[in-house]
Amino acid sequence: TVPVTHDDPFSVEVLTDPLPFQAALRDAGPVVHLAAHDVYAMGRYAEVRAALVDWQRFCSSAGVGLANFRTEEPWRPPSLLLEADPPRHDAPRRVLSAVLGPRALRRLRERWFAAAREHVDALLDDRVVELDGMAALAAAFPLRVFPDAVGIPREGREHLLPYGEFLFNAFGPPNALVTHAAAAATEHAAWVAAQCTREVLADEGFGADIWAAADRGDITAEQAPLVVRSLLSAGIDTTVHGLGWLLHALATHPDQWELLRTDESRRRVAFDEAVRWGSPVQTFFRVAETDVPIGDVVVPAGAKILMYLGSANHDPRAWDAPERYDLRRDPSGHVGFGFGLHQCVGQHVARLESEALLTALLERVERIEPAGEPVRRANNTMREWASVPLRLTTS
Ligand code: HEM
Ligand SMILES: O=C(O)c1ccc(C2CC2)cc1
Repeated sequence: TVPVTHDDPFSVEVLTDPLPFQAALRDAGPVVHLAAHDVYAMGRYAEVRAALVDWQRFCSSAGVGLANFRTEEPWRPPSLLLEADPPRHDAPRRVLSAVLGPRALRRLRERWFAAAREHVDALLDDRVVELDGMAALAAAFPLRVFPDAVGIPREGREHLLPYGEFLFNAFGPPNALVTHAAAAATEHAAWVAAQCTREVLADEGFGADIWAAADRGDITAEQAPLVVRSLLSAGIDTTVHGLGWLLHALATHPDQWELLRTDESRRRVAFDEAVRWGSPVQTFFRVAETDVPIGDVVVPAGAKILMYLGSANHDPRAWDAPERYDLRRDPSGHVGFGFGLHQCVGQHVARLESEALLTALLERVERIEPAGEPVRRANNTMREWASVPLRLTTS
């Protein structure tokens, strides 16, 4: 019979410190029934990765949050990528893959490296500087470069982070994190939708490229705004909190910071190891298309399955000393960007933002240390820091 737990992974206690729950989930078995939400949860790397690549039996079109779109109205029109299965998923994915591909990133590399250098220089106006790494770096830098890369107007960009915060909460249960922000979310979502129309988007940028794909007939004109919305939904809060985990990791592991300063080859893994270690996107769901046998349990067709990405990234069956932020390990294979068909289409954009910021910091900063306790913010899906106080000593 399937092990059952009555603990709630979406309680504020677990959201704030999820590691003990994750360990108990992994130990209880390959799949565990979460009585609190009547879903089947997987916490081990092998089962999570197998579910991510098996898009036929574990489908996304019924929603990748707790809500089942077959029985409940989605709070926003479903994404044509995240909340779609083949064949509907295919063309939007092909288009966004090309728009965010190597040619686009080559163009952005020089611009983002210069922006990062300018951003860091402006902050380091003294030999020793204390700042909140989240506000001054992890959030400020993506907001400085990514909306312009999409080509949305400057006006109203303060809607972006609260929209993302709500979006990631809305993948979870309708708890206070969702109900307390639902009214404001309507306004944030309306503003985001208004930025996806052809007329407001700049002539150059990811948005214009998506509309050009519609003009070529690669996607329809009805699909284009939703594909732009995917960028504004997935492209900001995720990178903000991935960078938050990178800064927290480097400040609390001075030996790893020193390694980065002396061994340039380690820079490539720094962000991916932070995404594994912090797993900003903690959980996503699927719906079983048929009865799916997992271990000696059969998950019934129609059931929601919780894939605990953060737990899989800390599974000792897959990682040596998973609790350690270790730049000597090879983090490839981590599921922090998902895996398989829906694997993050923007991961190279996120990596480029991180490389630009990290390079600028390494050029100017000799030492990075905590300047106080970091503060967690509870979110149903995103594991995030509200603040990461840092002391930067310039070289
Ligand atoms: C640290 C930063 C990021 C993290 C941790 C992250 C994480 C993820 C994960 C876990 C998925 C898989 C979802 C699933 O399997 O249901 C995903 C998909 C996706 N991501 Fe990212 N992401 C990041 C940055 C970005 C950026 C910068 C963009 C856009 C430029 C982006 C756009 C997308 C889109 C559109 C999808 C859906 C892909 C599909 O369903 O085919 N992400 N991301
Ligand atoms: O297409 C979307 O709207 C979308 C929203 C959120 C994500 C999370 C996984 C990063 C991905 C895609």
